[in-house]
Amino acid sequence: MKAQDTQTVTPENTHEDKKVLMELAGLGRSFGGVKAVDNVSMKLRAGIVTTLVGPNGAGKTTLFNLITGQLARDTGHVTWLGRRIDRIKPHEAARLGMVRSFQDLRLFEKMTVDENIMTTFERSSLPRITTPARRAERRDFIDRILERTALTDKRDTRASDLAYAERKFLSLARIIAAQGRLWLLDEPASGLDPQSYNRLLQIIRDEVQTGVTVCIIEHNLDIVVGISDRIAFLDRGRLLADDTPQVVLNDPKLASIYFGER
Ligand SMILES: Nc1ncnc2c1ncn2[C@@H]1O[C@H](COP(=O)(O)OP(=O)(O)OP(=O)(O)O)[C@@H](O)[C@H]1O
Repeated sequence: MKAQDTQTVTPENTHEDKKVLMELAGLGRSFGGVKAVDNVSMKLRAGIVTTLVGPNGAGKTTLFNLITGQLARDTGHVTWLGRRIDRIKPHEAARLGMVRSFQDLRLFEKMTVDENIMTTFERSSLPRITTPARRAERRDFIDRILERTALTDKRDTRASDLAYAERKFLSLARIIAAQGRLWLLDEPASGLDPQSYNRLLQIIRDEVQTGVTVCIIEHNLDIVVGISDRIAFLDRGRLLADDTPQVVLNDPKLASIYFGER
């Protein structure tokens, strides 16, 4: 792995001054004889972007599934703002403010772009809109999301008729609409052209500015370098590093694992 830019390690960029939003303690999950996630402990701090990297099959998606309750944990626990959240279900995780994307996007294919975004409000814990003024406010909010994701002209298009990049941005638009505190994004940039992924990075940076915490599974090292405050490196279910980009990207041992040279 080669860092394209470097940063100086200072007490500030160890991020220990930031509040811990979520802590994973000894998380584990096996499938048959395979330890997909093996005793992973780490902290996600408020307003920090952590990218989760590692070879195929390292356990990245499984870790997301353990966090949000899509999968039951064999071992370990998670705390959210200092409170333990055991046996959590996906809808409960969403209610707490964890929002996630999936590699297969999970859009409502027959619904329009607008409707796909609206379902986020119906399914979330956000307050029901009852007054015309609040309805107008929400409309403005959606218009702004459509603008940021470059979907304004597609608002009445069915999800199934969108181009690949537009589908990825619709998934992101739904995440913005959910107004969560933690974004868990599973390869949001895969298959995007440079202009699209620059837009994606800008959206993430803007959200982080407002205090959102982000954890991204990513294979594209340009994106990893462009967005990460921290990088967590998983291999065969084990967390081998959780550190600044400078430290992780310049570690020759991790590079040889990442590029399959071990
Ligand atoms: N539902 C499942 N049943 C059986 N094995 C599974 C299941 N889900 C994941 N695994 C196995 O667990 C390991 C970790 O898989 P996971 O998808 O979490 O890795 P990943 O790092 O996200 O990989 P990729 O980068 O290829 O998406 C792999 O060996 C995978 O085959």
